[in-house]
Amino acid sequence: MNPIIEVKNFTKKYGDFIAVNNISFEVEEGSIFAFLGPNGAGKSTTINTLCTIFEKTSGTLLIDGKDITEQKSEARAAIGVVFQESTLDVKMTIEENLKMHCVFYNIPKKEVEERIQFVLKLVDLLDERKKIVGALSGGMKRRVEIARGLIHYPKVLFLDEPTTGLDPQTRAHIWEYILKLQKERNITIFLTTHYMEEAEICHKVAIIDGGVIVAYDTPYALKKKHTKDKAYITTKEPMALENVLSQYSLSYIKKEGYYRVEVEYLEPLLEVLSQHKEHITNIEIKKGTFNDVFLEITGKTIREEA
Ligand SMILES: Nc1ncnc2c1ncn2[C@@H]1O[C@H](COP(=O)(O)OP(=O)(O)OP(=O)(O)O)[C@@H](O)[C@H]1O
Repeated sequence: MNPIIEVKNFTKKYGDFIAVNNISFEVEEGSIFAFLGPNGAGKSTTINTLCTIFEKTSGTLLIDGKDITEQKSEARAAIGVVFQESTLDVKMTIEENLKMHCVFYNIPKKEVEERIQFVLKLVDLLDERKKIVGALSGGMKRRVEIARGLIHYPKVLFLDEPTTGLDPQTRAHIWEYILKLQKERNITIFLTTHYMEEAEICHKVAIIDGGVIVAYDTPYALKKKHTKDKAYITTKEPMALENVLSQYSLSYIKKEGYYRVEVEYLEPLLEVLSQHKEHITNIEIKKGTFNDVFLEITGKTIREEA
């Protein structure tokens, strides 16, 4: 696979303060990459530098092989950005907003109509093009932002918390478009999110904390490494259950009314329990979550609903 984003030994200082400290990572072309971290970790600093908005202090940052400092305009041409705060002109129609963006990107006049049709089709807004942006729902506005971010046909789309503040159904729709872009158009998606279930469906995740990358892997590998599955067992014969668990070296925590057993692999535990089911009145299994991963790695929970 081909890395489309390459960050090598990137450092960013604000005065004497080191906000990002010598980080390196790559994003594969055509993948969905999640960049996570608690507040103040260095996410915005890294993204704004990659998007050529901030100047780096040191290191090498390449987008589609273009150095973001030496070849700023080529790097810019390869990226689309959707910020958390809407930057649409609410008094104009969808179409007018898109046309204005075509002017910013010097898109030849004869290509404008074709591009507007293409991007609005991607986010299912072709029939709404004449509507005033101010009258649209939050989810529709986000779709217009995504369409606008794509109008110059970038290879990488940066999405800063694309679904924050949207209701679950609209969030699911936005994800349909994100997956469509990645699958059908091979566009690389670089996103930040504080919804852990969204991070979980990305191909790769990097977690930044205190200006350094503290984890970088697939969600599956991170969950495997950093979480345990839990079984909550209820019994009417505590002594017998404790004996069984001890016999198989399964450590447990006795709680009021139930026992909690944490295991790396569920299968051996289930095997043991099935052999001794006469001692068990109820069992509930909880798989490790990506929230557990984040907590284990950073010691913090990612902030809840905005
Ligand atoms: N212009 C600035 N001058 C000085 N310090 C800054 C500046 N911008 C950011 N910082 C500091 O750099 C660190 C990283 O900030 P950054 O905004 O990159 O974090 P973040 O991970 O995006 O956080 P959040 O999730 O809160 O947006 C923080 O300690 C922040 O206070």
